[in-house]
Amino acid sequence: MLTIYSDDKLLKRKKLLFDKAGIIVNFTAVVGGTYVEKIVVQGGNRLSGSIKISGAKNAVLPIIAATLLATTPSTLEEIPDLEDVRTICEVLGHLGVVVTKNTPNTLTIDSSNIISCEAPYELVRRMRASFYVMGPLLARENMAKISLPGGCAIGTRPIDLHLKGFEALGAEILLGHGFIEAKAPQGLKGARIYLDFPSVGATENIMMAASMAKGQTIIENPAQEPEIVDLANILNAMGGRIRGAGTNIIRIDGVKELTGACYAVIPDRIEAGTYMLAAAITGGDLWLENALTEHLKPVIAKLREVGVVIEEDVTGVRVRGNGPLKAVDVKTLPYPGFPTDMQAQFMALMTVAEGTSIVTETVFENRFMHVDELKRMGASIKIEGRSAVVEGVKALTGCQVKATDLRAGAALVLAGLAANGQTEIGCVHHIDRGYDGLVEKLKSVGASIQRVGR
Ligand SMILES: CC(=O)N[C@H]1[C@@H](OP(=O)(O)OP(=O)(O)OC[C@H]2O[C@@H](n3ccc(=O)[nH]c3=O)[C@H](O)[C@@H]2O)O[C@H](CO)[C@@H](O)[C@@H]1O
Ligand SMILES: C=C(OP(=O)(O)O)C(=O)O
Repeated sequence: MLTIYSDDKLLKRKKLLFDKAGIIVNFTAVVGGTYVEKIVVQGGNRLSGSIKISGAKNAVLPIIAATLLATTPSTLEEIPDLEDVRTICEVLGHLGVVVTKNTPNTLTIDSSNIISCEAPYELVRRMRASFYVMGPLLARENMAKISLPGGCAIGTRPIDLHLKGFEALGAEILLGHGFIEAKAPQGLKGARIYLDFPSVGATENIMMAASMAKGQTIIENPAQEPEIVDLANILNAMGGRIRGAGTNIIRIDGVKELTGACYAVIPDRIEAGTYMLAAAITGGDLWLENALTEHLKPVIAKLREVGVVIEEDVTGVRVRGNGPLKAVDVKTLPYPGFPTDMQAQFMALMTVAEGTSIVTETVFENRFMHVDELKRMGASIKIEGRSAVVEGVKALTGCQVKATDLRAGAALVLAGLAANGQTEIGCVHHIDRGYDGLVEKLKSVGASIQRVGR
């Protein structure tokens, strides 16, 4: 049966939850659980101007979870306006934490009074990163009960490495009725933990748990992403003792108590990378203020191979399209390799490059959902195992497509910017999870783009 919620009714439901957390949200119309909003792009405009890069989604989510460890309030700056940020705040609100939005980009989070250690299915289902509260809850309250996150469009995404880490720290793990319960009545104890794969989430969850464990924890083969370093930095600012984040071995000396800190989140390298590709695909000229080129090395290297001109600066990066785009191969890898979160967008660029490129995905087993949508726009792509063989075409043609996940959505926006005619992208709630003001930012540099259906 089709259920149509009015904006009003939804706003009321959502406001109730958010009043508890003390933050304000807006919410959009839903038809039978599917958002009816669309992003409509008229292709062909050359983009030019300046875009400011927001704080990083993948840094801010674990950082917000980390504030659960502090007995006094934390103030976080450079908070991007994202649905995922609202969701993690809602999870914290559910645990009794008071989240206050001071300015559009600043939050104060007071975790002095935790009233629950349980994250329900409704919240974890919406965003896998809700699972990040398990490490801090275990460390601070010696227990946590979190709904199993389940798979998603880009893969099965197990959490075995998180759980292996918690067990090594002395937690007992119970699975049942769709929940994971972890208990450490005697508290956590430092341990040596080797990760079979440098999982970002497992590294972060274990770091948070270990920050208040008794003794030293060593994480071998951890993820080395900039977001890991950002999390270690705030934990250290809260009184933690973490060394080696960003390298292949992290040492954590547990402390008895952590207190609130004031911290500014790093700029979003994936948002920056996406706008770099927007400049490239439209033959445009964009200045991306705030982008940290240090975090963008693999994307910059690949774009230079494609023939795009890139000028790096300490305050940002300038990206200029420079004639035809050359097809190049790309393979995703954990940092400092080419990010899987840029794979779909890069594939969109390759659909209009001269020649054939091979795009190989090694991080997730099923991150090619955008391929069929790009093909609807006239792209020539064949999937062969973990690779996509992309033969560049002269032009894409606008049509109706749907965002199957966050980065797939961004890829379709990029394709739409370059396509002949109009592209209508549905399921934009995926894009809202991770792009702060995408439509407004692109419009400000000359894109013909709008959101309809609000
Ligand atoms: C909120 C956030 O930061 N999300 C990012 C994070 O996701 P996330 O932290 O979920 O990604 P992981 O690094 O954990 O996953 C990488 C691979 O490891 C596998 N795995 C992971 C954990 C585990 O316990 N067992 C296991 O097998 C996953 O299925 C996947 O194939 O890193 C990914 C890889 O850079 C990015 O695409 C996501 O944008
Ligand atoms: C896959 C992503 O995010 P998440 O891990 O939150 O699903 C992403 O940011 O591209």
